[in-house]
Amino acid sequence: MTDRAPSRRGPQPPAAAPQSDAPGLPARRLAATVIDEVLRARVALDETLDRLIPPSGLDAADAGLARAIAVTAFRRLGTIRQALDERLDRGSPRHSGLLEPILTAAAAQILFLDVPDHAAVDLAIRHLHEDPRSARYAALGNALLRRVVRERDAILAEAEADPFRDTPDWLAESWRAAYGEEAATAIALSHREEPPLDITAKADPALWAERLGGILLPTGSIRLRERQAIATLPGFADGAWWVQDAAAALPVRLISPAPGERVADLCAAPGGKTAQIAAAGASVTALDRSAPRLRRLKANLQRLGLAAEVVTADAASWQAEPFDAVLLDAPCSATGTIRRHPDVAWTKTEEDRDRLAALQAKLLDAAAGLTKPGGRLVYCTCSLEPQEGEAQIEAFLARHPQFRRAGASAAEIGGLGAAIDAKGDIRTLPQHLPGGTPRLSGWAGFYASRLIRL
Ligand SMILES: C[S@@+](CC[C@H](N)C(=O)[O-])C[C@H]1O[C@@H](n2cnc3c(N)ncnc32)[C@H](O)[C@@H]1O
Repeated sequence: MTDRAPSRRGPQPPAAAPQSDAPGLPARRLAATVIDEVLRARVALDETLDRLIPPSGLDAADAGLARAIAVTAFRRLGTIRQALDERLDRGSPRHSGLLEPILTAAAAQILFLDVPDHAAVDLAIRHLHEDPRSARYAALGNALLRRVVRERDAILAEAEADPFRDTPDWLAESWRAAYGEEAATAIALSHREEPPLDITAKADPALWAERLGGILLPTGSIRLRERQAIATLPGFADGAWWVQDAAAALPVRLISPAPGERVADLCAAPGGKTAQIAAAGASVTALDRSAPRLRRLKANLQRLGLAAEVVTADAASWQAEPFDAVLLDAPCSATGTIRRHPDVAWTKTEEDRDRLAALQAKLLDAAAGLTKPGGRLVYCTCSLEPQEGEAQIEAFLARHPQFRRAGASAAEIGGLGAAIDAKGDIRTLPQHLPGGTPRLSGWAGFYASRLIRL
């Protein structure tokens, strides 16, 4: 090698080892790549997995392992990062390629998954050797991961004693301010558990609960007892039901669409709420600005045998004859879905929340103009942040005196009065709806408010 100044991106990497064909390594390679992409590009974990798994050629078992490693890494990222950082005497090296995601994936396996320690460590070291920028850190990685194995009990005990270890500070502070210390702690702890799987039946939920061996929730959703391959369950191919978090099914209950009514669903894709409105017999216009997401909506409605007028447009500027009811399920930081999408905690920022809150205000103003006198406007977000919920509606009512709030009653949501706040809006928290075991408990954090145009 000739003498050259180090590149601006750091020292020149040594030659990487050729790719090994060790069993189990392809799943780890994919998991580390996914973790790296999600953190660097701040793209959704599910989308990244769906994009990268098919071309990887992994079989179902390896794809499942890659998914489990990546999801667990994000669910426990605070614990994993602290465990690694505290054991790196000189801090995390810069310009180290895939070092961080490879170590994160390995620590997720060692600390939280039922994987032999030697497989987690050895495959991570092979992977480090393959990556030109991290190969030089293979010995460091090896020593570090072996320490994590040895000190696992202490790491887990420390994490257990610190409910907010897997929650970024800005979110912990936001939840403390909005809900108090006890509720904020319960929110943070609920995110450590896998969420339940809920479905909405097109009709006759009691019958479908029985057929699927699920639990009929008071709100009418069905909670499945086991994790199962959805597409193989009775009723899926026939379009009898769709997957929808029980809390996400509440906003349409506030609309209570009647047969023959015209209802606009302004941020509709992928169509869970459109399907509820159509199943109630209303004539629904499903609008979204994302054409790819609307393709998913159309496919979902087709499977369910439900109809909607589908419009690709920006809801902020779309014009139409005013509707009997308008649903605005606005784009938001989605912090109410962290239990189902743990990457959200690490990819969304306060700046995102504020930018989205400004967009929500604009969309609400447009939705107001699409609601006819006497009509209902239901606004909802899957966010735990008051800026995207309670504060948004307070500001809207101040800007639009021709609207008044029509609070929800417990009877409208299966008697669950605890999910209705003092003003009559729906505010669900992830720790509501206890179900015996963590897997059968909780729902997404949602906010929904019903307004009437005078
Ligand atoms: C929370 S998701 C909607 C989920 C959907 N209502 C359901 O229940 O399946 C928000 C949606 O808003 C759409 N969106 C964001 N900005 C928009 C805009 N300016 N106009 C229309 N749709 C928009 C996004 O493409 C996304 O599909």
